[in-house]
Amino acid sequence: MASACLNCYNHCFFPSFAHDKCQTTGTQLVQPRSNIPIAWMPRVKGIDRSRRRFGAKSSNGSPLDATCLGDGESHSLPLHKSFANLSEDGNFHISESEKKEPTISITVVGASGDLAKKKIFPALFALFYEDWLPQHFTIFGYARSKLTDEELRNMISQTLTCRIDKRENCSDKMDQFLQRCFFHSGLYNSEDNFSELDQKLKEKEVGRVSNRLFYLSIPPNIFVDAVRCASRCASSPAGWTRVIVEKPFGRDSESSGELTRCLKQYLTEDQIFRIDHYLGKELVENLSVLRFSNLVFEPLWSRQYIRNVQLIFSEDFGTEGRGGYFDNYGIIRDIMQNHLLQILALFAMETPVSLDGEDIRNEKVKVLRSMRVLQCDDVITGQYKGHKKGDRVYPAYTDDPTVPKDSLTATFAAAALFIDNARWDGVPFLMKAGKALHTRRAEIRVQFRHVPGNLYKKNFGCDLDQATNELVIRVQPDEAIYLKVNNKVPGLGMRLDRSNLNLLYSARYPREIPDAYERLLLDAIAGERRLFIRSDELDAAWSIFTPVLKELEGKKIAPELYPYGSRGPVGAHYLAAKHNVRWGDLGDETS
Ligand SMILES: NC(=O)C1=CN([C@@H]2O[C@H](COP(=O)(O)OP(=O)(O)OC[C@H]3O[C@@H](n4cnc5c(N)ncnc54)[C@H](OP(=O)(O)O)[C@@H]3O)[C@@H](O)[C@H]2O)C=CC1
Ligand SMILES: O=C1O[C@H](COP(=O)(O)O)[C@@H](O)[C@H](O)[C@H]1O
Repeated sequence: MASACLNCYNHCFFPSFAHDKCQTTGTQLVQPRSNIPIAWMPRVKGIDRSRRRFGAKSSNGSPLDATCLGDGESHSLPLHKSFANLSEDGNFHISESEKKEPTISITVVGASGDLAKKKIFPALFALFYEDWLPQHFTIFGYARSKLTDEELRNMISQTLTCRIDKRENCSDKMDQFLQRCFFHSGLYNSEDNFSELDQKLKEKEVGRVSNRLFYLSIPPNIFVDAVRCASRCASSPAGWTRVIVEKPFGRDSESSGELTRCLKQYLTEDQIFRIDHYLGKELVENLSVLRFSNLVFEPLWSRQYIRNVQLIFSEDFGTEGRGGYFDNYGIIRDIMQNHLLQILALFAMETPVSLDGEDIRNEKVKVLRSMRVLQCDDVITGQYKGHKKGDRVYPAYTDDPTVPKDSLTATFAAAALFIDNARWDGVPFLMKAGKALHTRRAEIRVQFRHVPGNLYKKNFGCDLDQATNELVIRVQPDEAIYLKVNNKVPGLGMRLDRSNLNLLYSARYPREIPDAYERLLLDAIAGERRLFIRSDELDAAWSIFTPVLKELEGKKIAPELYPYGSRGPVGAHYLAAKHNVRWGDLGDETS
């Protein structure tokens, strides 16, 4: 049954895959064929906190439920004392009372890959360094590559220090961390290989109640195989089992629905953590705080005062090294349908009943379901072309050897979206996303309406647009929130200019901002689902974009070419003008 379903899923992703039949059992949890049960435990809500030795919390402030139930020692005691139990043969020996302390095993599936090296292992190390991980934990890398534990450690140690390297005791901490990292080589579709992994996990878990987290950092066509094998053969026997799934979650409504259906043959929705790393970014997290904890913003947050909202993503590099993946998806699927749309939903949602993950996701899904299906004439697409600047030659998208020479895949897109509800009726939400542009940036721009009957109209000169307020939430780089206000230029005359009330994070909070993956991993460990995508959110998100994607692809609409390193195609300006909008990032000297 599993492979039939997988074939169907592959068929949706890669039409060249043959599939005979696709049997599914709906969305109910299916008992695996093997005798090993799918074990999972919902988030432990009423856990006795007085028994916690280690007060780590999820990013929502709730305690980690993978922490040990111990003797009430404080956080300041050594967290990694269990190393004392490590004997020379690498095995742990622990007493009966220590066996009652739970442990967590984190398996990075696809450990030899780019994302694992670049983001996941460094994030795990940062959490370890900052004492956010539970006391007892083990990390396994799993991939087909034949690596020893030592080779995995060498490989990940190259990128481990990206955020922490200037900090105290970094190399000691790194050694301690690496001692907790192991590798198992296996195929993604082999239940035998996952059973071997299970044995190794059990050895490290030494009889403790173990919770298990699998991070699927692998190409999407093997998600379901890996989930089947992990669920059947390496689920935790007594603790919870959770799976973090990386995007892409399908490439349209149908393939996404199929992926969800296949995953739910082996996992419950509660076990699936669909990651959108933009939700883990500091300023995206702060959106709700800004809105709901300050009186000054929320009353203005509607069509009454806001003219338009702009969600802008740009990168100053191309698809270098990822052209093979990217060509099958394009920028609308890669950035807009997920990262920018998630930000939009958080930006536009009503006040949730509480900060509980389900309450927030309920509000987000309402926004998504109120959105108009995107129309083709509200989208423009672009693709970067090569060009030469001085001695430097910048490649075209189609120069990538993994991209077909005649590819029509968009590396840039701009779109106008609308939320047909009482709060946002008629307000354009403009999105712009592109690769190989002149700068790297992600930001939210909120342009407010004109002040009615403005007494100072004549002091602004002829450009009244320049006189409106604009709130900018710069997600990256140089995190900042600034508000453009009209101000009197000091002096005897009455000249006004537009200045910024500027909250620049590096000045106000001179500390490193954790990487998004750190927050998300911590939340997955804590069972906090607020920053992960629920399946109904995903369905609603795909419903907005699927028709236009089909139309663009069906009609083979050619993207407008723009030079590598430029500001993108001019079509983006026409689209904005059609909705009476001027992109705020043009000519903003703060940006
Ligand atoms: N890289 C990034 O910046 C981002 C990646 N993602 C997503 O994260 C996931 C992992 O990305 P990334 O690390 O770049 O992926 P990789 O292409 O590096 O693949 C990860 C590992 O999967 C195995 N693998 C690769 N191709 C195949 C294949 N055709 N069949 C079986 N195994 C294969 C390889 O391990 P081995 O051969 O050792 O088994 C590889 O090391 C993907 O879903 C991607 O879309 C999401 C956001 C950003
Ligand atoms: O998901 C993705 O995100 C990255 C950009 O992430 P950032 O945190 O570096 O801004 C993007 O490069 C990639 O194409 C996309 O798949």
